[in-house]
Amino acid sequence: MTTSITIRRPDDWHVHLRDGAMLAGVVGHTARQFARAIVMPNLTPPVTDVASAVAYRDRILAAVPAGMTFTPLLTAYLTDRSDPAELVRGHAEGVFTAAKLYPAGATTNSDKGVTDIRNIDSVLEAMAAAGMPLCVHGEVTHADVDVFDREAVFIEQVLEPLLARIPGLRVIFEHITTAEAVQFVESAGANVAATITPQHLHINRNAMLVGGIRPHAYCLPVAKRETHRLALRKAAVSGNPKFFLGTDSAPHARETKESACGCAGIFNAPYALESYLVVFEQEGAIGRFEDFASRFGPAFYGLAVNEDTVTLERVEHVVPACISAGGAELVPFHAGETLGWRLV
Ligand SMILES: NC(=O)N[C@@H](CC(=O)O)C(=O)O
Ligand SMILES: [Zn+2]
Ligand SMILES: [Zn+2]
Repeated sequence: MTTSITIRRPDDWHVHLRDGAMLAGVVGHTARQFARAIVMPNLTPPVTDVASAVAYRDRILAAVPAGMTFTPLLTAYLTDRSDPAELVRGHAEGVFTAAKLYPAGATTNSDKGVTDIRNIDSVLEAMAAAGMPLCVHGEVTHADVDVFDREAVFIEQVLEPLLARIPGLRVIFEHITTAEAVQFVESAGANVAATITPQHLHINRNAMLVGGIRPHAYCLPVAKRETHRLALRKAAVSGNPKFFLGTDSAPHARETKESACGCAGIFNAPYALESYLVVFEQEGAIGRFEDFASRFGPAFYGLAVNEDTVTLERVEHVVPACISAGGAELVPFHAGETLGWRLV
C-alpha cells in the first residue's frame, strides 16, 4: 500500500482570500498547500482596475506568513462598464492573469457583476485578441430558473452562444457541478477548461439537506444530485487536461453561515490537497493526482509548472471542528471527519 506520495507543488486555480483581518487569517492555509493561486476579485468594493489589483496584491503578499513563498495571481472583476483597454493593459503588465465574470446576483458580492453578457462583448473580444483568459461563475440568475438548473441553463443560454460569437476566447468554467458541464467542456475546443472543487467531488445535495439543514455544506453553485457528483469524479480523475484543481475555498465567519439567511461558501483551504487525494485514491487514480493538481492548470494558463514538491503521507487525522482566522471562527470542510492523508 502506498504510504506517501510526492508531487510537484500544486496551485489553486480559484480561491477567495478576502481582505483585512480575514485575509491575514486565511492566506497561510492556502500558501502552505499551494505555490500560486488565482485570487478572486469579489471584495467590497470589487477589484475592477489595475491600481486596486496592485494594491490588493501588495496586501496579500504582506499577509503571507514569514518563511512561506506564495504567488497570488490576480483577476479583474468584470462589470457592465469594464474598460477593455484597462483590462488588457493589466494583463500585459502581469497584474491581471485573467478576468472574472460574475453574472449579477449569482453569488457572494456579485451585485456589481454583469447584468447581460452582451454588455461586455467588446471587452471579451479585446481579451480574446490579447489571449487573456475569462474565468466564469456559470449560473444564470433569472428568478424563473430553479437553483439546481442554473448551471445547465447557463451553458445553453450564455456559454455556447458566447463561444459561437467569440470562438477564440479562453474560458475557465469554474467550480463545475453538473454532468452537463462536464460534457460541455469535454466537447468544446482546447480553449475551454474547467476547475473542480473538493466539495463537489465529496458531497451531493443530500449532505446539505438530509437530517437537518447544514449550512457548512452550502456553496454556490449548490451541490447537485449524486449522478452529477459521479460525473465530476470521473472527469477529475480522467487524465483529461481540461479538468484541473480549483478549491473555491470561500471563508465566511461561522455566524454568517449559521443564520436565517446563510452565506454561500465552503472554507476548504486547510485540507484541500488531502481532500482531493482521498477522492483520487477512492477512484484508483493516485497516479493521475499530480496532473490534476500540478500540471494541467499551469498548462492551460500558459505558465511553467512549479519546480519544488510537496509530500502527503498516509496518516489518519481528525479535521478540527473550527479554525480561527482574523477574529472570526471558520468551520472548515470535513470538520470533525477523519482524513486518511496529511500534507507533510
Ligand atoms: N462559492 C461560493 O459559494 N461563494 C463564493 C463566491 C463564488 O465562488 O461563487 C464566495 O465568495 O463566498
Ligand atoms: Zn463562483
Ligand atoms: Zn469562488
